[in-house]
Amino acid sequence: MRASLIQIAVDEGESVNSRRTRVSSLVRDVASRERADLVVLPELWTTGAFAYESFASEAEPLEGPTYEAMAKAASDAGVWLHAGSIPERDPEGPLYNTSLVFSPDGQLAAAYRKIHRFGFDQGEAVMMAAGSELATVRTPDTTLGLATCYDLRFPELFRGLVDAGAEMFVVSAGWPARRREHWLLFAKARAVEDQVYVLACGTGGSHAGVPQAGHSVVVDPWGEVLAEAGDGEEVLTVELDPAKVAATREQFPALKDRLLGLAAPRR
Ligand SMILES: O=C(O)CCC(=O)C(=O)O
Repeated sequence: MRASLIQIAVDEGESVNSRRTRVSSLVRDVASRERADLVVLPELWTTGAFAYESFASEAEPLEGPTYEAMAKAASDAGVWLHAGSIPERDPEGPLYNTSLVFSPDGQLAAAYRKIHRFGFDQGEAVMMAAGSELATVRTPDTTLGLATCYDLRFPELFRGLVDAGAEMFVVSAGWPARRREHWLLFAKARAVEDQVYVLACGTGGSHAGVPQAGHSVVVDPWGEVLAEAGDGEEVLTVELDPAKVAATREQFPALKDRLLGLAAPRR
């Protein structure tokens, strides 16, 4: 199975519409040139994850222009497409940071509303509502478990995905450069502790005055980094062996030793 991560640089000189058109072409080109089965895009690449003031103005209904463009790109290219996330405006009113995954015939396979919102008392944390449901996608090769950016800091979410059968975590992000080491550390930690592949696709460049971490990364279930991007716009392609997940879990069966419901310490 081949996967290509497209680390988009969100340049404020490019309009959202132009970027949508450019990224649609990129998905088609990359899928065919790299012979990819799965293409992955970053979080909120239409606006930039730190362009808070654009969230409301660029918010779209679930089946809005980005959905349409990405569904078409997936079916034109005949590829599984994790199309990153959009600022979604729910008909009831709230905004969500929603990732979209399409199957190779352009059908929506999953919509995942980011559970852990970033910003503490500002930005996304106050402007968007939190999702509450884990999301997995069964493909002919494997089961993908979905997560978005700040979610990466919360291992219990990923254990939930493992319990739901995930063998590859796809993390779509717009992580800042200032905490790049955390990003790389968490990507490796989640791969090792859950014995899965981690495909973590972030943004490059800089937007809203926030330099982006770039360094999209693919880690195998043993914790080996298979590929890592630099700071700018870049495509990473990796060959993945879905059977390696079961093989790793058999060779080193630590997941079987999980103890759930540990008692609280006695006072
Ligand atoms: O956790 C972090 O350091 C960054 C998270 C983030 O930028 C996000 O979720 O948008």
